[in-house]
Amino acid sequence: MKNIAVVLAGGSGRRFGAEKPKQFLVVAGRTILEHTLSKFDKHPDITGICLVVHPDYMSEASLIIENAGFSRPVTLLAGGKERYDSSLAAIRHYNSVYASGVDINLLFHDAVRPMISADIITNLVRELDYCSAVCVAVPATDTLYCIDAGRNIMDIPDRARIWNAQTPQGFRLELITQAYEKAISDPAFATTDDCGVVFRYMPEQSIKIVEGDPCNIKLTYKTDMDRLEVLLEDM
Ligand SMILES: Nc1ccn([C@@H]2O[C@H](COP(=O)(O)OP(=O)(O)OP(=O)(O)O)[C@@H](O)[C@H]2O)c(=O)n1
Ligand SMILES: C[C@](O)(CO)[C@H](O)COP(=O)(O)O
Repeated sequence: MKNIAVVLAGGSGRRFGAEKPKQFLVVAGRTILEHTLSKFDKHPDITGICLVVHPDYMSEASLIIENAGFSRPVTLLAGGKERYDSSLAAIRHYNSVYASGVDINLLFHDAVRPMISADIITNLVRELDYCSAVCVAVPATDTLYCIDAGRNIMDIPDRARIWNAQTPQGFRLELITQAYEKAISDPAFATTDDCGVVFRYMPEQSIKIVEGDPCNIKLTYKTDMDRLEVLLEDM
């Protein structure tokens, strides 16, 4: 079984608001992107890495890969407008490279989650031996409100059943391809993660959860950088 880590780095970091996309900022001597890539490069279960970046950042990413001296091959692809367009670029690439029926898992991961641990990757890959769709998530710690357009509370779901999605999210190539094929033919398609595509468009498919880690944070706003610096120092 091949396990390809698809590191999604095609975003522009609008909410973060730095001079360049947040994955290219340097922390503890290395770009965030390099920190993330190295976690997958070092993992024994990972057979290859696919890095998806914004078309304007292909040469910067190329240079990072060259200088990092990773031991795994890194395939560099241009991403698209939305996160799911970047996922699709990887899905299309692997369908063009491998004949159908080849056993291959794609593990989609946000480039801006550099604190991903080896244990989580191991647990996710292990689950993929039994299940075709696996997501990393952590139990919610805040109470959650469902609201309407006027910010009135419409529902307070039972927190015991609510988990926050993280990445990586892993799928058999064949499954995620089928799910995205259905999704892109739906004019109302929108999603904030890859699991959501399987959940909505392959409703018969079970999706297993592997417990993540609250430290596996996503760098979204500038204030997340302070926490990340502390976490990286402690490593
Ligand atoms: N078109 C896109 C958009 C996002 N991503 C990646 O998906 C991950 C999660 O996205 P997010 O945190 O939303 O990053 P940005 O899109 O860069 O941030 P923002 O939404 O604030 O612009 C990031 O690693 C980002 O680079 C991507 O590969 N392609
Ligand atoms: C995929 C994700 O990280 C799971 O929590 C999240 O949905 C990405 O959202 P973003 O708005 O693209 O950061």
